[in-house]
Amino acid sequence: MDAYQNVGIRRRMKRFFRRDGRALIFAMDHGFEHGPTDFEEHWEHVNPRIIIKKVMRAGIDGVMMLPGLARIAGNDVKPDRGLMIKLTSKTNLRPKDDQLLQSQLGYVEDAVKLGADAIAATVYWGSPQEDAMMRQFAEIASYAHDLGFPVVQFAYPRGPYINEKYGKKEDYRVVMYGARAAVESGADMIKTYWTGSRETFAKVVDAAAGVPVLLSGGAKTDNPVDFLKLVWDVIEAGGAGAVVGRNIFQREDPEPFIKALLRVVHRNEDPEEAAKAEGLL
Ligand SMILES: O=C(COP(=O)(O)O)[C@@H](O)[C@H](O)[C@H](O)COP(=O)(O)O
Repeated sequence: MDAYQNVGIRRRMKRFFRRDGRALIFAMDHGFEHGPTDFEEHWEHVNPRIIIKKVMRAGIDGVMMLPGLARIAGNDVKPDRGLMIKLTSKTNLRPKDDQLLQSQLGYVEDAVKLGADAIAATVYWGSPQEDAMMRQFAEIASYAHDLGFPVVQFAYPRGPYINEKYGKKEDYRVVMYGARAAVESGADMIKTYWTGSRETFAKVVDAAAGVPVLLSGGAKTDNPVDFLKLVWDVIEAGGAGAVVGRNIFQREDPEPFIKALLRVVHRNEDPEEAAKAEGLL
């Protein structure tokens, strides 16, 4: 017989991933990690309850937030969608060098109390503070797994040595390394950077050895179809979907855009066709 925890982990994974094994998740930790200026383009979206209602209506599969925001808007995440609570973060207000560390700002118990379906933490692989984040992740993952919660690692290569050795943090060799390190440290889902091509992203997916790899959205593209094409490439490369923030909340009307993204992620629709079907073209 299965251990109780394994049943819990599998059931909770299904709140994010549909039968096709893919998910589109809305990210809203920007008020903390980047600052509220990220919302200035469409200021009403600084209110988590307003944007969460919109993403729910559009049919998003899950939402990722920090604990305090989940206290305000976690209840607006429908019970059949995934709620991912992230327990580590940093502000952009810290001295630059200290921004290579994500600190713990909440505990597994907090996520459980908030009704989380998955628990997330970041590791900046290659950072001078890598050791602290590895330990933090190990503690969170071990306890969360004991309680039957899947654990998500935001596996981001970052730091001076990465730049020196690979030139940029999006080099597929180092993104692949981070994804593999996430797997070997016990992650059940991985969120990471785009590597620039389907071929290289497919290698990241291979290195993850069956653990689902989600794209970390990145800055808003002016043309919505460009972002749909990026997500299409992720899917074609074997990626499991995307965790998207700015490309959603920095658009005036995020609902048709999310619906088009869902067409690409779950129906393998061509990005231009998906955009046309939702009135974006
Ligand atoms: O990982 C994050 C920040 O990464 P960053 O330090 O900006 O590279 C999160 O704040 C976001 O949740 C993540 O980037 C997804 O949001 P978008 O990138 O799609 O806005």
